[in-house]
Amino acid sequence: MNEQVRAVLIELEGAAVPMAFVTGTLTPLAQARLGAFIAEHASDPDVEDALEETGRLLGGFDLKLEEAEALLLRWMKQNRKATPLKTIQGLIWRESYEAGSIKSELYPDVAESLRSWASSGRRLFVYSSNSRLAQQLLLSHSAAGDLTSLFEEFFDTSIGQKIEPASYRAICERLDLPSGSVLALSGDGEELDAAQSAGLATTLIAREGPADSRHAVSPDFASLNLGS
Ligand SMILES: CSCCC(=O)C(=O)COP(=O)(O)O
Ligand SMILES: [Mg+2]
Repeated sequence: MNEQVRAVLIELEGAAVPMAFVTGTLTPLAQARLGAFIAEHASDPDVEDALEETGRLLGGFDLKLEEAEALLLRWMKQNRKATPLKTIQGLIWRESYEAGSIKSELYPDVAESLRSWASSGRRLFVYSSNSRLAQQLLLSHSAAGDLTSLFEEFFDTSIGQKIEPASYRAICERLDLPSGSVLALSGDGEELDAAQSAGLATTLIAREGPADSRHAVSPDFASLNLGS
């Protein structure tokens, strides 16, 4: 492992968050609540902006609420990482986190690994397709406690998509760090290809078992050796 790792950029779903929590809890909750939520909050500025952006992404349409709902539901089924969809999902999840009706799930090694990396002086960042709000909610409502203070910044798709090298270049500029000193951890090889093209060090977190990859592979966070 690279001995110069000064920062670690983690994703959530796949590397830190089990898919089962996403497919069993988060996605069904967003699907079930979407229609009522946008009807109740259509004139809230963040929801209004997200609905306008949804119409723009479709090609500049002024969508009726039912049309927006149908489109956002379709994007959820297709697992589209569209920024306005992620914004609305985050707002829906906030209701349930704040009501105490859901708690987030992380893989068991995640919290301890993050704390140990932070205490060894590594700077920690999230880069996820989830909105910044959704990331912070997830990391503050885990059974392992509130982990948000371990992170310096939370990047979402407003900086670009995770499969685009330009997104990682923009992140490294924001961190003011040479790209080679930033280690990107993801469960998705295509995202790591983009990170590697931008010069970052990469490791595939293979939670589902041994994986054949162009990248270094680790079964979890705990087995990573970040060097001295
Ligand atoms: C908190 S995981 C929810 C899954 C999700 O909506 C997503 O966009 C994937 O997040 P990732 O961190 O893998 O980009
Ligand atoms: Mg992922």
